[in-house]
Amino acid sequence: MERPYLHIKDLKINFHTFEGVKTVLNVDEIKIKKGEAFGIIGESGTGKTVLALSIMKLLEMPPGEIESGEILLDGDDLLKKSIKEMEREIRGKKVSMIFQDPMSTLNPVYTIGQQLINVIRESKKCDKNTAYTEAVDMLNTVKLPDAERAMDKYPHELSGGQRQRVIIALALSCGAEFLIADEPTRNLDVTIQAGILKLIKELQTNLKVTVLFIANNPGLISATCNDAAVLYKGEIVEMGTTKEVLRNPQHPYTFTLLNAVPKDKDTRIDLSQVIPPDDTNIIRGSCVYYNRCTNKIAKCEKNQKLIRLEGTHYVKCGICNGGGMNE
Ligand SMILES: Nc1ncnc2c1ncn2[C@@H]1O[C@H](COP(=O)(O)OP(=O)(O)OP(=O)(O)O)[C@@H](O)[C@H]1O
Repeated sequence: MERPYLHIKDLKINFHTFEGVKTVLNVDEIKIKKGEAFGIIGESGTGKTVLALSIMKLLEMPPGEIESGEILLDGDDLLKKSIKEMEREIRGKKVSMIFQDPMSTLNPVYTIGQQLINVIRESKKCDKNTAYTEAVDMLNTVKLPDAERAMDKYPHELSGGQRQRVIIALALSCGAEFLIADEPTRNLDVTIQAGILKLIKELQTNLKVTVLFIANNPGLISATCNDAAVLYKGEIVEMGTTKEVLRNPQHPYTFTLLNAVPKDKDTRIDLSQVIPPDDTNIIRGSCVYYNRCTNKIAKCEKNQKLIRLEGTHYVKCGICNGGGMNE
């Protein structure tokens, strides 16, 4: 069987807070094949960004702490790498991250061209003219209108969607083969959002870029990702092909999440409008969704394992795992 490009195993991450140690991520397994797009969905605070930052080794430690696990990129455990090795070999080289706010990545005092040329010259060790031509090509690849003129513009002179395209161009310019997109369309209006989603899909299909796409709204991953996982309180509660998870959801949390999807893809899901939030610590050893689940049965008091239902469809639920939804 083909080795996954990204293979996360038994990853447990804690934060040391004034209230004590809080586990924010407890992921059994995620496998992403090379050139595929994998979506992570979940409401706010479920650990999506912590997961992305841990792959880049950008989590602040302390207060963060990796209790256990492996993050294998092409077979190489990133958690065993030093920060220097991450900077030299991985970040912005093999893996690039696109954040919600492109302005946090772009330097406001340099033109788009200067920023792209610097990145290309550093990664390819080429002369300025070659880097210029490549920068314009890259802006055309990400379909930035009027690429040559955009080279002389400063980030504030571009729209939000254009800036996000520049970020993607920067990521690809240094040869990244794996993009982590953390809600890249947040704060963009619906039509601009659709353009960015289409671009990410094209990069994955045409350039075989591997993508980890993080979204609050499941509607955003349906057209972009092959596979998807639903994260709740740091745990994967359902996983499979995007079709299996979104069209045939089995976990009660996935049901609730999908029923709460607003019509506008740019509106964030607020589940507290549908079911009361669970701010309590989970009951020790119970299913992670126990406090909020309206279908729970006796066996849900025990910790649940991610069980394969059929094909590639996995679920972590006492009811689905032999109990029956209405029992
Ligand atoms: N530096 C920190 N110290 C303590 N707790 C933290 C820290 N950073 C994140 N957390 C906690 O980790 C949990 C997961 O946060 P994370 O930002 O990954 O959520 P998210 O799913 O990305 O949310 P959103 O959709 O709002 O971006 C939250 O409970 C958050 O409060």
